[in-house]
Amino acid sequence: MSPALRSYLLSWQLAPWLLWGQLLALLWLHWQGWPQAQLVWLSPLLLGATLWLGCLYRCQHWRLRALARRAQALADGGLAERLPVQGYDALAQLAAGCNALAVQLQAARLGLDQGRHFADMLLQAMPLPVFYKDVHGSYLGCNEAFGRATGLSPRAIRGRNAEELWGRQLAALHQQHDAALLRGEPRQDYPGELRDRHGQRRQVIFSKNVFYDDDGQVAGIIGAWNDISELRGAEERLRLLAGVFKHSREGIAITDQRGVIVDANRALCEISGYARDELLAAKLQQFYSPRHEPQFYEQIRLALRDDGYWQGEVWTRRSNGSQYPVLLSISSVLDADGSLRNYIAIFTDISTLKEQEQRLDRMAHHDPLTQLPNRVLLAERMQQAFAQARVSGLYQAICFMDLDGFKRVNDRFGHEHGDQLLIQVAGRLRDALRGSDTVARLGGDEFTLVLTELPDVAACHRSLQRLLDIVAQPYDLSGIQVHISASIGVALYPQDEDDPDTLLRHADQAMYQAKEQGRNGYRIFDAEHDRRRRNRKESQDRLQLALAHNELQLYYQPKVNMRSGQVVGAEALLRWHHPQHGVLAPGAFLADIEDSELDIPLGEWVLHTALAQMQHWRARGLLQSVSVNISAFHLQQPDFASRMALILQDYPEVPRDMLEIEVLESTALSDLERVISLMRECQALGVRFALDDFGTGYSSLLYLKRLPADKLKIDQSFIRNMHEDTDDLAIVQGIIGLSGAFNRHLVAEGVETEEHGKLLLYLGCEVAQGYGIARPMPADSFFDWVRKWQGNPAWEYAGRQRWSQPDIALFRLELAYRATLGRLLELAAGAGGPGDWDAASYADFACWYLEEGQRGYGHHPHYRALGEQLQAIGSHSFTLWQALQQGDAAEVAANVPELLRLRDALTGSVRSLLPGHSVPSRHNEHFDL
Ligand SMILES: Nc1nc2c(ncn2[C@@H]2O[C@H](COP(=O)(O)OP(=O)(O)OP(=O)(O)O)[C@@H](O)[C@H]2O)c(=O)[nH]1
Repeated sequence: MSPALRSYLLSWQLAPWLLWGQLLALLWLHWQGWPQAQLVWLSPLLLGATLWLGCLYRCQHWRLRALARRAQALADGGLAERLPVQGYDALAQLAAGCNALAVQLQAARLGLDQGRHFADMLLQAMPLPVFYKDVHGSYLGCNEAFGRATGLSPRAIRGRNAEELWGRQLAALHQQHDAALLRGEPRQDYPGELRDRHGQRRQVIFSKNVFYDDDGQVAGIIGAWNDISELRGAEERLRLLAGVFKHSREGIAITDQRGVIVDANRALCEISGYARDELLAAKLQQFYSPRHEPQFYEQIRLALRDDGYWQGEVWTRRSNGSQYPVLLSISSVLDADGSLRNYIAIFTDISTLKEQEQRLDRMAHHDPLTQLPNRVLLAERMQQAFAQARVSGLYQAICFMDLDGFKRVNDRFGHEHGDQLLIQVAGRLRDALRGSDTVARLGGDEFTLVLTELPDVAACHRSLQRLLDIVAQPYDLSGIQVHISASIGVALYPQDEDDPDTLLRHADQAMYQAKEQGRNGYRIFDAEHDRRRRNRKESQDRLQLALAHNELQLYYQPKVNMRSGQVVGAEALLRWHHPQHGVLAPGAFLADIEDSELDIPLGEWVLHTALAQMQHWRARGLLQSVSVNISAFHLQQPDFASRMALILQDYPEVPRDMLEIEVLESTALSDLERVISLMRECQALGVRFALDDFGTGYSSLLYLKRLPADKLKIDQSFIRNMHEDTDDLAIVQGIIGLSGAFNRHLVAEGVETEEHGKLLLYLGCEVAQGYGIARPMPADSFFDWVRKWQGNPAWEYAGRQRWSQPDIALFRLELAYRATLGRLLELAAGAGGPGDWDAASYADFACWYLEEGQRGYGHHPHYRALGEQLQAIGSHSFTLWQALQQGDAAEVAANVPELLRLRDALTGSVRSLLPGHSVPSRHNEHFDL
């Protein structure tokens, strides 16, 4: 029966057929003769049974249909659905069984879902890129790592094949291995190269295998790859490092934290002489050399501890015990957590380098012929020697030695013999010196010696003589006997400067002097003389600049006739407006240019300036004679007179005789004949001459007589002291006498006080210049000063009072007497011993008083008082003298005041005896204008 029919039969469509069947059955029964009555009651029975059966069927049918619907729901996945279980019949059991099956199916599905989820999670969580594809090579999916590596999503790859994704070449590789898998070969691992999401080539290892379906059939291929690019790089690097380690020419040792060698390369074995096995487990300390102090290694340890690195030159030991220098670099190797793991020590053998360095150093610092130090090393040694000398304070001599006549040896015996001689001289000098001394050869036949630690100059002399003697010993040059000497120039430190170059230069200069002095000797450089010479040169240069820069000016100091009060002229005096030192007087700078070429332009500048000034004054109505100072050097120039004539021509309005040239007395004496002829030439031009600073030279009367000077100027040193010093008084008196005898005008310089002027007038000198009249002043001030000058009445009066010879004698006696008394008072004040006093002048004055004094001044009212004062002074002086000898301080103290009073009283009495004492002064004793 077909299912459709069966279903139809089981459906409600069966009901009419059942009724028809029942009817036919009743008809048949009727036909057969069943009684009607039986048929009547049988009919309802049959109908009831039919209906009951129909209902029963219908009910069962419904349950079956419900079961079928639920079973279909189960089949459709509605595992949560449950069949109603009614009764205990087979259908109820079937429903219960279906429910149990659904529960199991639900549990199984849950398990399956969980498994799938887990597998998916696992796949996604895997760090390696994973993919899977079907047996035809179409990709089905991939994990996230795949996406990260390739930039492709699961959707992007789904349904695509290897060629589409990776290109033909890689696809071919994959297909080859996929085919193998599908043939049943086991898992495939193979290397390949693919491009990552950034297009970078990556080295990978593919791993693939098949996966199966539920039927156990191969469903596809699952694969993954491992990116080994970094690994390959690291491998490459490791290989490289291993190569470096192995082939390095530097010895390399790797140690553990305790310095125990855990690996060493071949180069270290070669450098150290140890076999590799000997090195392994040895400690780095094995290489330590006793040349270094333990502190040295401690420093290495500390540097490694603090900085993790140390590098330096170290002496190490070979296996045979020999020592050699290496450049050692040690570095700490740390773990990721920063803890010390290893040390790497790299040994570079620098022994050859050092030897070369030494050779080069030797070549750079030594003379190749004699092996003596050369200039470079000499400079170093000199610096060291200076440093020592500064500390010790001892002398050191820098000597420059040059052989005498060495060229002859070369010329006569040949260059080679000359070389031999130089080598032998070098050897002798080296042997002759002490360890701290140095002998160097700077070239040719010149040697430089540094003699250190000389206690004094005498020791230097001795050493030099010894060296000369040693060099002078005969030489044997391959059988030829040669004698030679040397000349030495010496610069001595600390007498000289401490600059090596300067000392060498000085020694060189001194050596040339030694040569000039006849050779085979030595000469010590006179540093002081040289300093003076250089200072002088500097000053000259500076003064020349001053001349060019108009820093010089002439000041004018008036000369006056004290008696008449008339201004008789002026002396032009040089002033330098120094930018740093202010206004300088000639004494501060002229000495430096004395006898130098600069004397001439300077002297001519003075002449021009003075003449121009005279011309200017003349135009303003002031006619003054001006004297200028001309140096000896300038004066003695052959063309002085002709130049003078030319200069005078420039100032035609100035009367020639208004110009006076002051010549130093000493200059005039140095070449008298020449100076005389020159003065005459100039006098022919109209110029006059004055002998300056007269009295300070050694003029003989003959010279004075012959020199055509118009005027003598008494040197101010005599004027300054003539009131105290009887000798100076005598000189002034003598010069005044000479000027009269030789008919020369006279000017006294240095008149500082009114008393100076008065005394000069009493003695017979009327013209003077000095601060007591006026200081030197600029030209404009001089002009004003002349207009205002009115003279000094005290001098005008004194000018009328000439002292006679007895007056002067009395004045001198009094000076001597005051000096003797002054000496006694000094002794009383504690200066010198009592035996130092000589009272001869007391006796001289006493004699004078009784004889000449009585004759010349006996009539004078103060004469008698003078006698009493002399007596009292004598008596007090004697008492004081005795007290001094006895050490009676009280007596000394009692007599001194009285003696002072008596001394002043005596001076007053003497002055009152002399002419001119009574005129009061108008000026102070010291007066500066
Ligand atoms: N044999 C030799 N001669 C040298 C060397 N260097 C320089 N000379 C010569 O040494 C000589 C040195 O010259 P001088 O010092 O002027 O000669 P000198 O005869 O000693 O003259 P004085 O020093 O004035 O006595 C020159 O002839 C150089 O050619 C050298 O290395 N070997």
